[in-house]
Amino acid sequence: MQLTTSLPLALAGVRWRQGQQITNRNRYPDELRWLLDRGSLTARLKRRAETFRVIRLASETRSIYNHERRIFASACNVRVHTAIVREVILCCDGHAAVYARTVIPWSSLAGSNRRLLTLNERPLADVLFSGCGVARGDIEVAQVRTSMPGSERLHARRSLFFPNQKPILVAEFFAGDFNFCTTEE
Ligand SMILES: C=C(O[C@@H]1C=C(C(=O)O)C=C[C@H]1O)C(=O)O
Repeated sequence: MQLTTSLPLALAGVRWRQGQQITNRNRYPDELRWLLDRGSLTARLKRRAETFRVIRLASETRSIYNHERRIFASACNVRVHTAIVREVILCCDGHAAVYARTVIPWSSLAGSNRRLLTLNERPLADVLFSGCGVARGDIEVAQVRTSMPGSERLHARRSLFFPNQKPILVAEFFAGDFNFCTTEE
């Protein structure tokens, strides 16, 4: 089974930190306003862009990374080795703004959660933030290298969501030229 990503990111050794435990908030104030926001990222991107589009890169069964296995084990006591991996690019006005990777354990696909398999180019936020909303776990943050040697690090965050009380893991990686300074709100 493939242990891989279609995203231009080096995901193997990412070290995630609890967002709430960041003590020095002066270092990345604009970035942290995006990283720690618990609302819909899709909705926020749509507000600032004229056009918004999801490009689906992958939606298939894959082995998942150790840091992903660990969060399912520690936060939900669920053992996951292979899962459905959905990878997308969120594009604003024709530019890649955010890369997103969602890990969906097979055991989380009961009932209406099966619609997660047929999202295609519709945003996952349509499921997670519509109606009465879905529970969300703590946000973790990291800096992640792109897959080119010596290249920059991207700001990233991840959290578990619990549609129908079943865990899925959503990680979002902001493009290197993403404009965190915003006046849209
Ligand atoms: C979780 C959200 O959904 C976004 C949409 C995604 C998708 O379509 O696969 C993936 C991650 C998020 O960036 C959100 O909008 O906050």
